[in-house]
Amino acid sequence: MPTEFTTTDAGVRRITKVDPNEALDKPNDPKTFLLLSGVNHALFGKRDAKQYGTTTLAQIEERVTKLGKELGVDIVCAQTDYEGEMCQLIHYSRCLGGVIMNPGAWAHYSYALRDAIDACDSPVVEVHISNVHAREEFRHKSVTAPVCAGMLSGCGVLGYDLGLRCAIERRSERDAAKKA
Ligand SMILES: O=C1C[C@@](O)(C(=O)O)C[C@@H](O)[C@@H]1O
Repeated sequence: MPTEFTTTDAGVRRITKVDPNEALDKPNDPKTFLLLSGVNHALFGKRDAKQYGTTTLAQIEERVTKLGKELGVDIVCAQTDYEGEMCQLIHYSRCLGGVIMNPGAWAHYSYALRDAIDACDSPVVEVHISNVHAREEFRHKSVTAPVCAGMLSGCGVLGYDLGLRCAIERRSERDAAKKA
């Protein structure tokens, strides 16, 4: 089954079902970036406002989609509460320009996600809304950040904008290095 998409009234394009193997045959689309949200992130706006503010995930997706337009790239969004599906979405991103990823709690312990990122050629930028270093000790470590192209934490939802800018930059650096 090919990867399936839907577009919301607000113009946000979302993956509703992923075929992780599709990226192996598909030509790379360097102008499309994946905004990938992890476990419990559908609750942003209703969850721990002190740490995460009141912006909903739908609003974050709209914001990044709009910024993508301004910067000349397309954004496709996905959110999952399942670790295996998160890894499959990373596999799929091999045919895209790069990824802005908030892995949520998986950042702190998922070696499966780390390996998926490591196996992915496209730049993945890790974003955390809260400052994970100012919180409980188990959040201080990210096992995924060392294989990411960059990591942002504590910038609030602005971190997603910066993450997109960083992913675009890293992608063009990578392409230039490949040409040289
Ligand atoms: O789910 C989340 C959200 C988070 O990734 C953030 O955006 O600040 C930080 C994680 O520790 C937490 O599990």
